[in-house]
Amino acid sequence: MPVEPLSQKEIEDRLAGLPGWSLEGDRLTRSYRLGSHVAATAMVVHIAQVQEELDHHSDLTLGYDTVSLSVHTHSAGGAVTAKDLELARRVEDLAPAHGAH
Ligand SMILES: C[C@H](O)[C@H](O)[C@H]1CNC2=NC(N)=NC(=O)C2=N1
Repeated sequence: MPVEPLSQKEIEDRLAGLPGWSLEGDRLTRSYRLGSHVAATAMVVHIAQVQEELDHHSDLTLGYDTVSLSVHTHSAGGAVTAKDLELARRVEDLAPAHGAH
């Protein structure tokens, strides 16, 4: 099923329920801080599992104690779609278990 690009207004409305996430150019982004490098690495693995489940993948960056995501939808020409917001929601939901903020 094709995924349609969302309008700027739709994206902004939906981002109201995702504090910490923002629209940077044509991508949804968020960075998290964690308690250690191992904790950050575990969160990356958890996100990777969710991304495989959703068949939707961010550019996922591991730092010393940070995890950063940047996502848009390749198959929608690089626009932001509901798939990106679904991934953001799923990552928000798993973040507390990793002590990410
Ligand atoms: C074949 C596979 O379903 C596609 O390549 C998926 C995989 N992950 C993806 N991730 C993202 N961000 N955008 C896509 O269009 C996309 N497509």
